[in-house]
Amino acid sequence: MSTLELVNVTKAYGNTVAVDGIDLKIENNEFFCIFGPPSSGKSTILRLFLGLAHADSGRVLIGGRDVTDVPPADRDLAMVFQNLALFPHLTARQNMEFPLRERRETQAIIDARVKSVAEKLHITLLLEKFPAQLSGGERQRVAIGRALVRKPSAYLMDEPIAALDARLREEMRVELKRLQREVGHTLVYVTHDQEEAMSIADRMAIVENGRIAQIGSPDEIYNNPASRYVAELVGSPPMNFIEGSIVSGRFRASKLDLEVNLDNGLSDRDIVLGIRPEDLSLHEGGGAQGHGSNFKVYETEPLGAYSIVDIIAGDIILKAQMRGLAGLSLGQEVALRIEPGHCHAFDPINGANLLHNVMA
Ligand SMILES: Nc1ncnc2c1ncn2[C@@H]1O[C@H](COP(=O)(O)OP(=O)(O)OP(=O)(O)O)[C@@H](O)[C@H]1O
Repeated sequence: MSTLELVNVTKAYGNTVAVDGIDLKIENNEFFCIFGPPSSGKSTILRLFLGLAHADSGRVLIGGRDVTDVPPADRDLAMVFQNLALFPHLTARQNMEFPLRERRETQAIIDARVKSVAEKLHITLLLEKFPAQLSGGERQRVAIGRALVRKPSAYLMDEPIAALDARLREEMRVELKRLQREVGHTLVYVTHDQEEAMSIADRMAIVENGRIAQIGSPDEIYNNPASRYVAELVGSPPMNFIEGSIVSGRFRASKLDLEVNLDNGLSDRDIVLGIRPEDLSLHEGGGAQGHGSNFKVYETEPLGAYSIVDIIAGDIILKAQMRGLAGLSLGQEVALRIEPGHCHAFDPINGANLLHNVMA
């Protein structure tokens, strides 16, 4: 039930700057995801909060208290790692009791906490089993339960469900979200899975080479990405990018027969146009109804409720997402329609979103 804060923190390992002057404030009781590609610095941010890494410069605050030089054991945080380490010789119940026994809680408190957390995680019937008798998913629930029995300032989780299969991961993330709401604690969650971060977070930070590329709600990040880097990382299939320039309010692609009347106030310049697959629509036959008439269907991927259709012109492939079965055949000519209001414009050099609205 605490805020967690990094104030201008830098941490390097030799020549590698893992965290580069980060300012980050995680609010009380929020479900906060730290998301980014491998080696971007996500785990180092958690380790700085935990005290397992010491900041080279800057301050670390928990609940407003400066803990930069406070040892890990005195920071009152509970941690769940990807590689769960249950004690093999203890039952699930004994594993969950462990952190409370360490804190010399009374048996009555231990019993009550384990009972309540086991019920929330639906593991009551597993409590007398040993880790070797549990499935991977069950073991992970016990590991999460062991963190939840305590009532620390905040819970920190580093890819806690990455090792589970896809179906179980989906189930677990819904449960984690529900649990966090019920328990009402600050939860910091590191993941490299954009869908997981988008579905679970109240707010998220996108990390880029040891820096924060953007902080916001999943909705803000998806609809108003600060840069091409962020736009590329969230959303599946990813956003399409088309190089070109703006001339008198019209976008003209440089390597495609494609024009869009953007009318977004940008003056004449080179840009990279960004358009999400769901904002592209395809129409049979070429011709005047679309913005570009020389596309052909290259690949279709029917996924039940929707289909992904790859279209090609020259050596440029764009992805469109359509409801249901696309009803298009390979090689067929299609016209492309782009909703100008859904277009993003990025700087070709530094990737900044030229239309980015800074949210309050
Ligand atoms: N103990 C360490 N010693 C040396 N270099 C380290 C250490 N810990 C992290 N690094 C380096 O710091 C950078 C950031 O690592 P970090 O583990 O924070 O990234 P990450 O985003 O969590 O990556 P992943 O998703 O792969 O776990 C990487 O280049 C990594 O090699």
